[in-house]
This record gives sequence, C-alpha cells and structure tokens, in this order.
Amino acid sequence: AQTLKVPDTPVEVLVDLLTKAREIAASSGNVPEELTSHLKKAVDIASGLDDYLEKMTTQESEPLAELYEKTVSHDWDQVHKDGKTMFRLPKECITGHVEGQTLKMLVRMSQAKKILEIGMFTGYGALSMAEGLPEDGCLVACELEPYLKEFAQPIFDKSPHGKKITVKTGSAMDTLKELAAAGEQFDMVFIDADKNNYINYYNFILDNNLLKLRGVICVDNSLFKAKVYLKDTTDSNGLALREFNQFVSSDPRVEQVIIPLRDGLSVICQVSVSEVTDDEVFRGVQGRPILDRMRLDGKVAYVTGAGQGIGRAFAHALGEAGAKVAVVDLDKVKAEAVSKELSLKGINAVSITADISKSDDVQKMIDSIVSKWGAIHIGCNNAGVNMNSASEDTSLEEWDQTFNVNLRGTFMCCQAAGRVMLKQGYGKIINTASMASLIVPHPQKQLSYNTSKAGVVKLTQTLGTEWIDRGVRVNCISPGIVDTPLIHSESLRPLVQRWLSDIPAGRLAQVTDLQAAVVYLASDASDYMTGHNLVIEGGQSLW
Ligand SMILES: C[S@@+](CC[C@H](N)C(=O)[O-])C[C@H]1O[C@@H](n2cnc3c(N)ncnc32)[C@H](O)[C@@H]1O
Repeated sequence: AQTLKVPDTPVEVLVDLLTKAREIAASSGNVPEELTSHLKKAVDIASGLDDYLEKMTTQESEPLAELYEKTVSHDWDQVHKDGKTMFRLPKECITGHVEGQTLKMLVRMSQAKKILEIGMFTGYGALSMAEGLPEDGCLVACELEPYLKEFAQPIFDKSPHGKKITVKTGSAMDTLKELAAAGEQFDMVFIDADKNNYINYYNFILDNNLLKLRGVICVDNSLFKAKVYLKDTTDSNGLALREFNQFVSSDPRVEQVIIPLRDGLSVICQVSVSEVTDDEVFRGVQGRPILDRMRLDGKVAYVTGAGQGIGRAFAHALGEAGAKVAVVDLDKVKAEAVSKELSLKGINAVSITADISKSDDVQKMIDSIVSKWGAIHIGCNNAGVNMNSASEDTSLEEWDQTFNVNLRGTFMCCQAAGRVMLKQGYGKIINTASMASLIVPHPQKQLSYNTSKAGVVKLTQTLGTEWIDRGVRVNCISPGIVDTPLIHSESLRPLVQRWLSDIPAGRLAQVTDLQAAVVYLASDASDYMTGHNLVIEGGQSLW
C-alpha cells in the first residue's frame, strides 16, 4: 500500500490545501465556474513546480541515486523498533536531488575546501557537497545516530568523492566543541539537525571562530512548512525557526537570504567580526594574507646563471612560488637540465643559452622570453665569475673578463629587461651582488671581483631610484660565502676553517638560505623596497 505523503514544504502544504478546496468546491453545487477554474489553475501551478525543478536540475550521480533509493525504501520504523536508532527517523529528512544540487553549486561557487555538516542522516547532502569540493577538500559530518554512519559508508565508498567525508557520531554540540578546541575552521557549514538547537549551533560557530571570515552558513528548513510566518503556529520547531530567522536577520555579523527552495534554505554570509580593526592589516592587502602576497602566479621570470648553484636555487624558488621561469645559462646542457627539473615539478619552464657578456645574446634572451610569454615581470641577473689574484699581479685580462660579466653584463641585462618592464609599467629586477661589496673577504685575494660587485650595488641603487616611479623596482642580494662542492676540495679546506671563524652563524650559506629573499623581492610584498642591498651572510659582515 502506498504510504500517505505528509506535506513537508510550504509548496506541498499549498498543494494539499488547494486540492482539498477543489474537492470541496467540486462537491458543493453552487460554486461559480470562475472559482473552479482559478482553483484548478492554482493547483496546476503549485503542484507542477517541484516536478519541473526536479526535471530541469542536472541528473544526480549514481551513488546519490542509490543513496536516495536506499533511504526512501528503508523501513525506518522497524529499525527504530529493533532499537538500532534512538529516534524514529522520517525518510522525508533527506535533502534530495534539487537541494543537494543547490548545495553542490554553493560549494563550487564559494570555492569552499572545508565543510561542516550538522545532521547527516543518510548522507545525501554530505555526498552532494563532497562532489562540489576539490580533490583535497574535506567534509566533516556530525550525526547522532551511529546506525546512519554504517548505512551511508558503503555508498560513500562507491563514490570517488566519498573519501573526502569524515563522519563524527555523537551529539553535534560535543563535536563542535572538539573541533573548536582543535582550532578547526570551515569555509561552509550546513546546519540540518535538531531545529531547537539551530540557534545554539549558529552562535557557537560564530563565537568560536569555526567559520572562516567570509565563510557561508547554509540552514535547512528555515521556512518550516510556512509555520515561521503563520500567525497561529504553536509547533515548537516552527517557533524555534521563527526565532532563529529573526535573530539572524538582525545579527550585524552576517548577511542573510532565505531561498524558498523546498522547506527553505537560508544562506548566511559572515561579513564582519566585532571588536577588530577591520583594515588591510586584518584582512590582508586586497584580501590576500601575507603568504599569498608572496605568490608569483601568472608572472614571467628569467634567471641568468641558473644552470647551477645560486641561480638554480633561484629558478626553483620562483617556479615554486608560481612564476614561469626561463632558465638562462652559458652552458646549454646545464640550462636544459634545470629546466627539466622545473618541468618535473609542474613548473612552466624553458631553457635559454646565452653569454650575458655579449649584448646580442642578452637582447636575444629578452626577445625570446617576450615572444614566448608576452611579458617579463621578474629579471634575476645572477650570472657572475670569480677569479683570484694578488692585486699587484691582477692582469687587465682578468679585470676585463670579471667586469664584462659581473658589471657590464649585469648592466646590459638590466637595461634590456628594464626597457620591457618600463613599457609594461611593472617589473622586479633582482641582481646578485656579494658580501664582497661591503667587506673585503680574506685571505683570498679578489680585487676585480670585489670591485665589480661593489659596482653591482651602485648600479642597483641608481636604477632602483631612477625607475621606481615607472613601476620598476631594482634590488640586489648579497650572499656571504656559499657552500659549493668546489670549496670542499683538499686545497680549500684550510680556507674554510678560517672563514668559519669569521661567521657568527657558525656555518657557510646554503643556496636554499637565499631562496625566500628572491621570492620576496620578486613579489608585490616588497613593492616599497628599491635600490636595496639585501645581505644574507650569517652576520659575517658585522664582525
Ligand atoms: C534532517 S536530517 C539531516 C538530513 C541530511 N542533512 C541530508 O542531507 O539528508 C537530521 C539529522 O540530524 C540528526 N540529529 C538530530 N539531533 C542531532 C544532534 N543533537 N547531534 C547530531 N545529529 C543530530 C538526526 O539523527 C538526523 O539524521
């Protein structure tokens, strides 16, 4: 026998009342034709709505369809009689197709990654929302009845999205306290459990920061079969929801809308937090927290001397932060190898062979990057050479070779990249100078190197001040003595011991010690910095 359907939404109540009115009209003799026709039209409109919504909404996935079938055909009375559930659960509890799809859309549109559901029942809403989450998203579902977890889990397991769901059985308020104590925060919360506790869940969530700033709370049954606005309501759930809606609508922390979908779906967004200075420091510049502001997504970078050592570390760091990277080196094989490393990590990279002491090579390098990626946002002029000789013996050849690469080459790169950047009105140039621009490292003798690197600092200061009003920042990084395979050689070992005694940090620099600095200088977070020499030497220049 077909079970009698209980009207469960305002529309279903309307259909029920209109149908009864039409029956009464049909059985009484003296009803005007016009009233009968209006009643018929009203019944058609009201009763056709849900069917139409159902048909026009994208079909549910197979696991959701199975979950629905299994739920509505289950004998919940018997389960309760057998003592398997504490309460008799009405199958009408289920959110179902249209509401499930709505929730899934809200998850996608708000780009939620972490969701909390209060009141899971058989998991239809949970799985719908999980389908809208990204691969690494997660949903915590609170459910009082352990029986329901066992009921839902086998179907969750059939869905590729089921692994995103964790079910916490027990009183939802206990779970909320646990989650708050663990410092958890959610992008979206769906409240759909015991109606008289809605207000407590809502306040607990907002008062204990369980919802991220600008997060969304969705609330089911907020029209409660129209009882929230009918004057003669005595039903305790209807009254609880009426009070809840009223409270939320006058809560300055949130904005609310009630969507008249099924039994009412409230969408509530947290818009402000009381007792805070709501400025860029609190919200982040353009709403981006500090680490996001150091991301380089969409930026185009090049690094010269990127085939090894510091340049390779810079290329990786910029790529990890989101930039596309042109790996430039004199040595083709090394440039290709580093470019391949970047590609393996999912970074968009190319290799370019160039001798930056040759103006043609420099211009070709810049042209090929612009023709490939259309812009250059970040230029790391890192290539350099180091030759040692006592100053009285330094040949002009050594001097010229050093200056041709370290200073003239860096200038040519700055100029060629700078012309592109000035035209764009935006650019970040980061030159590699050296601690040798500040101190005279000893006991090794390297006059031309020291002098060329001091020149790089002055080049940086001059360009950094000349170009900043056109959006181009120029800074340099001065590393201390960097640990490379070369200095582990037998002959250099005594020198290393000597250096170590000069370094407060007690160790040489690793190339990875320099990576955050290049990302910072390449990012918008350092926009007020220009012409700066960022020294990273473990304190060596201070002793
Ligand atoms: C309306 S149903 C939830 C429907 C579900 N959201 C869906 O998508 O189908 C309400 C659920 O809340 C659960 N519930 C009621 N009181 C609870 C409480 N205090 N803590 C946790 N769950 C509770 C009930 O067992 C029931 O399964």
